[in-house]
Amino acid sequence: MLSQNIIDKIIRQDILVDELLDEELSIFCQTANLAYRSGKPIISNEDYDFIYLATLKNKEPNNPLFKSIEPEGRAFAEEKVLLPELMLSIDKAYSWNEMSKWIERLEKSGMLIGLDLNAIQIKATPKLDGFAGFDDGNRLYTRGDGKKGSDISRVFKRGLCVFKDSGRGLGAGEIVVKKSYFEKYLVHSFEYPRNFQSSLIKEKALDEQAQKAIIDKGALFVPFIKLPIWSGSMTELVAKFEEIVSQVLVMVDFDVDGVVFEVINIDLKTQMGANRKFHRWQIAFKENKDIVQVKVLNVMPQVGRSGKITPVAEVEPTLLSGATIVRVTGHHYGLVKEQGLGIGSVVELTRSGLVIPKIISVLKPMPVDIPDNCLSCGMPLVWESDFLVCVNHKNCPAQIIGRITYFFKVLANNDGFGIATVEKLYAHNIRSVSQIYTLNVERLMAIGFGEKTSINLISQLSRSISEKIEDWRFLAAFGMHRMGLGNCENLLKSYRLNDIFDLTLEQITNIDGFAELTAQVIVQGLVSIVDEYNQIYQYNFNLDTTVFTKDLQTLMHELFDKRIVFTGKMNCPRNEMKKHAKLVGIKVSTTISTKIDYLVIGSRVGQKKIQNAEKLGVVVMTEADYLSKITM
Ligand SMILES: NC(=O)c1ccc[n+]([C@@H]2O[C@H](COP(=O)([O-])OP(=O)(O)OC[C@H]3O[C@@H](n4cnc5c(N)ncnc54)[C@H](O)[C@@H]3O)[C@@H](O)[C@H]2O)c1
Ligand SMILES: [Zn+2]
Repeated sequence: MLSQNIIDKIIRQDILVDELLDEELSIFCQTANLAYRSGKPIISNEDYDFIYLATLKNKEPNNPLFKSIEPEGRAFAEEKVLLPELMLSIDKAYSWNEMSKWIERLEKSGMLIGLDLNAIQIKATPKLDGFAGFDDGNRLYTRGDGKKGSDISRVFKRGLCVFKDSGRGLGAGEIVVKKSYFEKYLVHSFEYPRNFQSSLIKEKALDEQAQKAIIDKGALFVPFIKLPIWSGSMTELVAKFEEIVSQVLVMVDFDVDGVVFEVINIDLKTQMGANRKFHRWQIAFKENKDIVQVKVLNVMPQVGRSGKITPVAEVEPTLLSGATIVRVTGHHYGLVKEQGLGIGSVVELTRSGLVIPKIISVLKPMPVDIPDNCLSCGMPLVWESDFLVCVNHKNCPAQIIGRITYFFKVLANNDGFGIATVEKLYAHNIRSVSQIYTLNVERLMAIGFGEKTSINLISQLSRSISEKIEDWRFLAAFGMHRMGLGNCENLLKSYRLNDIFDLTLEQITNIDGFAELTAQVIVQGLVSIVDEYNQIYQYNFNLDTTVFTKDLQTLMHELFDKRIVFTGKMNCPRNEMKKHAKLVGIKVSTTISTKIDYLVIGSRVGQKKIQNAEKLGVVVMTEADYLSKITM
C-alpha cells in the first residue's frame, strides 16, 4: 500500500516517476485507475497514459494492468449482471509505426481468407473520452470487467437523451458531455468532464446542474453506431492517414482522445477475433505525446541571429522517443523568470515525432540566473514581452555570425560555412556575407586557413553561385523577420524578386496570406537588407524564377499540384520532363511514398516497383498517359 501522503506527493510531482520502486509505481497506477473509474481521477489522462503507464509498461510488461481490461473497482455498489455482449478495451497505437504493424497483421489475416489490402474496408470514428455503457433497449450497463457490469438504467429514467434523438437499444456507447456545454456551464464546478459524467450516474440524487445538463441535452448517451465516420479502403487509409486522423478528431463536440480504426469486413473480423483485453480487428490511435521529467544541470543563455536570448538547459541524459536528450531549449527567458528554470529544477519535456524536444513546464522551480548583459557583446539586455533581447543588432558578434551562417545554411547548395569557419572570419574583421564573396584563396590563407581548406571554401562560394536554387530560397537566406521560406515563396508568386523592394504596404497586404502587421514588418525588413542584397545579387546567382499564381491558374489541368515520380527510360529527356512538370505546377519527387499521387513509368520498369507503388496507393501511368493529361 502507498500512504495517502505518498500518493499526494506523486500527484503533486514532489516525488517523480523515476524515484518510485516498480512495486510502488504499479500500486500508484492501480490507484489512479480506480479513482478514474469511480469518476474522481487524480491525474490527467495524458499523465496516466504517457508517464505512469508508459513507465510501468517499460519496467513490467506483464503487469496485470496490461493483460485484462482495467478494473472498475467498487465504484458501483450494485450487483454485477452479465452483459449482453463482451465489452473489451481497445488496443492502442501511439505512432504510425505501431499502426503499420496492425495493418501488417490485418494484411496477413486477410491473405488467409483471400482479401488483399485494397479489399479491406476500414471505418474510423472519434474515440470518445466519456463513460462507457451498453444499452440493450431495456437496461443500461457499465462496462464492469467486460463481461459483467452494473445496471445503471436510472440514468435514462433521469431523462438522459440519446445522441441525435436516436432510440434505445443501440448497444455500446459512452455517456458524454458536450465540450461547448462543459466549458460554458460546468467548468467551474468540475475539474474534469469525467467528474461530471460520473455524477450523472451515481446513485445519490442528481444535483441541479446535472439535471439541467440532461434537460439541455448537454449530456447524452452516444451509441458508437451513431457516430459520424470516415470509411474507405485500407489503401486509402495508408495514403491519407494523417489527414484522416485530423479530420476525425474534430468530428464531434465531445472530448475525443484518439481515433478508433476498425475493420468492416465481417469475415475478416471473425478471422481475427479477440484476446482477453481487446478485439484484434480494432485499434485506437492516440497522438504520441511523449513526456518525461528531468533534472536541469545548468542553464546557459544563447544569443540568436535576431538578438533573442534563448535559455539552453543542460539536463540529465534522458531517453525520449528513442533519442537521448542532454540539452533542450526553453522558448524564451520568460519561462526562466516566471517558472523558475534554474540549476536543479525539474522540467517536463515533450517531443512529438521528430521535432526538437521542448520544455513544456517547470515542475520544481529553483532560483534562477537572469543575465543583465549580452554574453556576446556585453550590451545591457532588454525585455520585449516574454523575450530577453540584445538590441545591439548591428554590432553584436553572435548576431552577425548567426546571420552569416544562416545565409549559407538556407541556400543549402554549399558546404563549409558553418559556425567555426564564420567565427574565424569574424575574428578577422569579416562582418557580412557580401564581404565573404570578395575573399580569395590568398586572403583566406592569410587569415589562417590551410591551403586545401581555402581552395575548398572559394570553390564552395562559386558553387553557391552556379548551382541552381529557387529565387524564394535566395531571398529567405537574408533572414528577415517573418520572411521564412514559405512567405518568401508566396511573395514571389505575385511579384518578381527585383520588384519587391519598391512594393508598398498596400500591395503586400493585398497578397493572400499577408496581414497588415506582417506586411509592415516585411517592408521594414526589406529596407534593412537592400544594400547588402544589391552587393550579393551582382554575383549573378543561378536563380529559378517562381511562377506567378496568376500564370499557374491558366495552367489548370488534372495533375496540377499533384505529387509525381518519374521512373524508367522516357522518350523525352527525363530532365526536361521534370522541368516542364514543375513549370505547370506539378510537384516532382524522386522517391515513392504514400504522399505520392502518380508514378509515371517509361520503359524498362520492374513489375516489383509498380506493385510496391500500387500498394502505397500511388496511381501508375505511362509516359503517353501523362503527356495526354498535361497537354491541353
Ligand atoms: N486519469 C487517470 O488516472 C486514468 C486512469 C485509467 C484510465 N484512464 C484513461 O482511460 C483510458 C483507457 O481506459 P479503457 O480501457 O476504459 O478504454 P480504452 O481506451 O481501452 O477504450 C475502450 C473503450 O473505448 C470506448 N470508445 C470510445 N469511443 C469509441 C468508438 N468510437 N468506438 C468504439 N469504442 C469507443 C469504448 O467504450 C471502449 O470500451 C485511457 O485513455 C486513459 O487515459 C485514465
Ligand atoms: Zn549582443
